Amino acid sequence: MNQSKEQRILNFVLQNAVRGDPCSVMDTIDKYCSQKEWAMNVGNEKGLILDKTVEEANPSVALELGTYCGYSAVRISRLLKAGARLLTVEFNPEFAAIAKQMIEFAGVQDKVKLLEGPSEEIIPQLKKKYEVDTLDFVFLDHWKDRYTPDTILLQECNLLRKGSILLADNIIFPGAPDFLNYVRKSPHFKCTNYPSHLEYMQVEDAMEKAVFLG
Ligand SMILES: CNc1ncnc2c1ncn2[C@@H]1O[C@H](/C=C/CNC(=O)c2cc(-c3ccc(F)cc3)cc(O)c2O)[C@@H](O)[C@H]1O
Ligand SMILES: [Mg+2]
Repeated sequence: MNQSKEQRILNFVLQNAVRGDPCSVMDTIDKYCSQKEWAMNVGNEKGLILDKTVEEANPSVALELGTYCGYSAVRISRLLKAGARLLTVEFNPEFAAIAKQMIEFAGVQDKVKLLEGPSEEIIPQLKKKYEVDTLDFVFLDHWKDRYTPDTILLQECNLLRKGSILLADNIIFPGAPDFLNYVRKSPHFKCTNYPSHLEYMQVEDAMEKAVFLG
């Protein structure tokens, strides 16, 4: 049975990247996806905005919604301080299996916990089952129409604190118009827009940072 694109990306990393070197894994994925097969990794241009926002947050506990192949999980976790952790949520078992191998190859498995299942089920379990108090940083990169309901759910579950930083990918393309409306109109968020480009393309895109004000 022929391989999936995601399996081909993982194989290319296993054969060409340096084991235990997160930057090498990121660069190898970016090389494959810009030269051979496009894939929806956040990529290196928006990845730099992600890096800066993670460094600003300096999180003890970070959450990612939509692991996919694990590119941004590797990208985020490589910046985490000792003892800090990233919880990343993925409901597609095939993608979760790929991401698990990607995370282990990069050597960041001790900082990353991959939670398999839908975000709407996992978010309400974070406090009791995953011993989360509040989240310092959240990266939203899953289905675009789920950004808003999950942001509301995070608040309802008391998982945000004054200063929690949300960063959302794909604000322009494919777009998350209801999320943009929601956070920009809400008195509980201070928003900043970061214009950029769609991964591996010359198409406009942007990221939106939304800091929870309590
Ligand atoms: C809803 N709850 C959920 N809980 C857990 N995992 C979830 C999930 N929703 C989606 N997922 C997973 O996240 C991932 C989905 C990401 C959705 N992302 C996009 O659609 C996307 C799409 C593009 C894109 C851009 C241009 C274009 F022509 C076509 C696509 C670019 C991006 O950067 C994107 O992030 C998958 O791995 C999916 O299985
Ligand atoms: Mg994206």
